[in-house]
Amino acid sequence: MSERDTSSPPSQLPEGYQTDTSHPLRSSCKVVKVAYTNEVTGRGVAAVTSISRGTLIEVAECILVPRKDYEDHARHTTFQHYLFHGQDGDMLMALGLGSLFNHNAQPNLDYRVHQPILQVHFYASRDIQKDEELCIFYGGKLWFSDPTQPETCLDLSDDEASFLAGFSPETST
Ligand SMILES: C[S@@+](CC[C@H](N)C(=O)[O-])C[C@H]1O[C@@H](n2cnc3c(N)ncnc32)[C@H](O)[C@@H]1O
Repeated sequence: MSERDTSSPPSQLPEGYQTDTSHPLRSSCKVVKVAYTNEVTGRGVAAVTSISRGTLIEVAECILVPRKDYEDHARHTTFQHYLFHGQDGDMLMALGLGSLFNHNAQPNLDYRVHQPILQVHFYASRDIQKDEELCIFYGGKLWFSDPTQPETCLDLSDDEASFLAGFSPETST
């Protein structure tokens, strides 16, 4: 990777964030700011158009985090909250929009982890309206308070429940 030129200021971003419509799937969704998370700049992903149930909306390329790296390092960092379960304790970090889907108890996206090809595929699990936020289900034990699901069990311990995809989704080849 070449060194970044820091002599000139970054080009100004418009309100919200820029949509990368060059990606064929990504033309159906964009990154937006959300107010309900506890992050300084909370982001989420919203539909740009209506999306039909079953549509593949994102293919996230992933970085493999081998089990040992996860246990010795990643699980003790912020990255813990951005990882998907792979096989045998391996984890995957989804690039692109894959790491920006927030949690909802009634998600409108389903996903499948394909470890051999290092991809996570995200599908619309129901018909989705334009401007709806696109969310996945992280599992029953959350490490943050979710305003849409106040009765959820908060798990702030540093254990296996405390990362994205707190349940094991169907992992396929
Ligand atoms: C995979 S990231 C999602 C993208 C994140 N909003 C961002 O801007 O980097 C997971 C983090 O988003 C926040 N988050 C996701 N869903 C949430 C929800 N329903 N309520 C509150 N915070 C949420 C939590 O801070 C969590 O650790």
